[in-house]
Amino acid sequence: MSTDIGTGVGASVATGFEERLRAVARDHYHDRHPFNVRMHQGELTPDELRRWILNRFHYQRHIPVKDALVLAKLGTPRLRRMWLRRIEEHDGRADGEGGIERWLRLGEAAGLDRSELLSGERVLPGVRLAVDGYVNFCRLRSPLEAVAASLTELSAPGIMRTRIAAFERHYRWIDADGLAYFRSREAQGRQDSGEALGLVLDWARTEADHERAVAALAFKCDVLWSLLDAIDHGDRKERQ
Ligand SMILES: O=C(O)c1cc(C(=O)O)c2c(n1)C(=O)C(=O)c1cc(C(=O)O)[nH]c1-2
Repeated sequence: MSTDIGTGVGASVATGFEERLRAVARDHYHDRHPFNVRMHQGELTPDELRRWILNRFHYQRHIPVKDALVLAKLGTPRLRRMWLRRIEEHDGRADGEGGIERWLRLGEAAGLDRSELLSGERVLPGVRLAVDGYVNFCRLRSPLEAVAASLTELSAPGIMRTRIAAFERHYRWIDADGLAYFRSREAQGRQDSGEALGLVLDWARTEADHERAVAALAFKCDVLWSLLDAIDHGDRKERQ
């Protein structure tokens, strides 16, 4: 497998494969998780929403770390530039910019101190394990598997729209400016997943490649699901 963008020869056998990828990203996505269902129906308490924001920050801040590991596996300037854009979207080009900053502002809009988010002290053990699992998967596996794992983002624009509508309707105590992260992710998720899908369809030439890519995407769905399981379960200390 070359990690350059190829001629698209693989595309001739890709249709069934692409449908399989799209089916996994749709049917196993975390929009169906009970915690997200409750979020979208407006049933979360302020404490539950703050717990989600705080723990999801642990995921957000590790996305550029995993993307740097993926970038290091890519063999051409063109591919590295493509992946570098992802890191810049999260980290920004200067202090005070980028997705991580926008997530910190979401936390502040919900009444969390940025120092509390940045300390990471209250991150739940299950969330740490899920995030470690994803970062290490991308560290250790092939470029095909690492890029295929990001294809959960095929479903991300949809969940962003649902989430923005839910926040505007049910959680008005969070200032609308705090939703900037979700608004920016709708277009970014579409671009990210479009590029990643092109690479996966191009690189996966054999049945074995197809199986590995589908398994990688299923694993990533499990990561997002486990993360929400941990958040849904909550903090031992909170329940004592
Ligand atoms: O809030 C969400 O539901 C959600 C889901 C996903 C996803 O589907 O993997 C990502 C994000 N958000 C996100 O904000 C993000 O930056 C992101 C990067 C990636 C990735 O795997 O590279 N997924 C996601």
